[in-house]
Amino acid sequence: MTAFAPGPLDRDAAFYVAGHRGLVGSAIWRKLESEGFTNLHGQTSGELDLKDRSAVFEYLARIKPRYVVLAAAKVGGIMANNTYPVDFLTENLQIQVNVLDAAREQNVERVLFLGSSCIYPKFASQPIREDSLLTGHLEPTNDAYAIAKIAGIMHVQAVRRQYGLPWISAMPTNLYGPGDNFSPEGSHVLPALIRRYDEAARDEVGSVTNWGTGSPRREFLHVDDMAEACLHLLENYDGPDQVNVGTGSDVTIRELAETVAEAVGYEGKMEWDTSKPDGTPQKLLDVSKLAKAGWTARISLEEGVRNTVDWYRAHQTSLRV
Ligand SMILES: NC(=O)C1=CN([C@@H]2O[C@H](COP(=O)(O)OP(=O)(O)OC[C@H]3O[C@@H](n4cnc5c(N)ncnc54)[C@H](OP(=O)(O)O)[C@@H]3O)[C@@H](O)[C@H]2O)C=CC1
Ligand SMILES: C[C@H]1O[C@H](OP(=O)(O)OP(=O)(O)OC[C@H]2O[C@@H](n3cnc4c(=O)[nH]c(N)nc43)[C@H](O)[C@@H]2O)[C@@H](O)[C@@H](O)C1=O
Repeated sequence: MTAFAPGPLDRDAAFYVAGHRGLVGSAIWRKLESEGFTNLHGQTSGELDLKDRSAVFEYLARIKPRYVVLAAAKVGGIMANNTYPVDFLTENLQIQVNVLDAAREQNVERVLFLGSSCIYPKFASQPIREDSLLTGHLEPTNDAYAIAKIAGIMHVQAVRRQYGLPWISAMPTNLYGPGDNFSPEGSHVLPALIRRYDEAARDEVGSVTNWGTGSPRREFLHVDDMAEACLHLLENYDGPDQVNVGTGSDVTIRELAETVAEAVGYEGKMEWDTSKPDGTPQKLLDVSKLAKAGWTARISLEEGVRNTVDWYRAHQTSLRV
């Protein structure tokens, strides 16, 4: 049994960020460095494959972290999730079972598990409250991924119950920012649109086609806000229920495309390929629990998109595939 005491984490204790090169993990790493953490640990998937159970156990036994954030996962947009459900289910289950079991063996004091807003029912009432989990059917384009994430929430709750460790889970809304995956087929909508509209503006293309109808509503949180929320939760929140992390407001995909087009200076036409899936009609998180814990988002969508366009333009030659 380890009691949770709110307050600053020990800046010199060993802190493992699983997935430290990804969108979220790299933002958390930057945030921790800027907050004075001196004992950070991370491994690329080439150095440590988190699907390799014995390697994961050996690594955690060696570094003996006091804190762990699990930001390593198989992640992708609507098309990747819909096309490769087996990979999204099994890789995520393996990664999280291995990391959480190894963290348990090391008696890690604080673990933050990251899920996703897609764990909630497709037709959950909006904004989506934490207690709507498991009250209805999932969105079919990402049900396999969602089931893996729901298993992760349960894993954290079970460790709390069986071993008394104050571990927690956070459910972020759609994220974006520096370090994102800009691959045209596999990425989420925001990086996909930045790349497509930036190329169209540069090449003076007259018309750009987006996926779906443009009518679904999504909420977008900048990853620097996300990193700040993660540290805030680790220092201030304890409880078995997952905490939603979002901005509390959403836009249609059409409005998002207009924001991106304006940010990159594209002035041509916008078309929609309705043979591509829309996914969930709306995903807007109720963030009152997070607000009660003392944190709210700061970066507006317009500012965040401009910041991400700048990052994209500066890193075009070294993007992830
Ligand atoms: N992006 C989003 O919109 C959202 C993300 N989330 C959640 O946030 C978390 C982080 O996502 P995000 O940063 O976007 O994802 P990324 O794809 O950007 O990063 C994932 C990281 O996981 C690592 N990883 C994947 N597989 C393995 C493996 N087998 N062994 C070791 N490392 C592995 C990768 O390491 P390497 O680079 O070394 O290969 C990569 O750095 C995930 O849990 C995701 O579900 C939740 C909601 C929305
Ligand atoms: C974070 C979240 O991410 C996924 O769910 P999603 O919210 O549906 O994510 P998305 O960003 O891929 O799409 C959002 C909307 O945007 C439309 N759209 C238009 N044009 C493009 C486009 O070019 N690319 C993409 N990807 N989408 C496009 C698209 O048709 C859809 O209506 C899941 O993986 C889920 O598991 C998950 O956790």
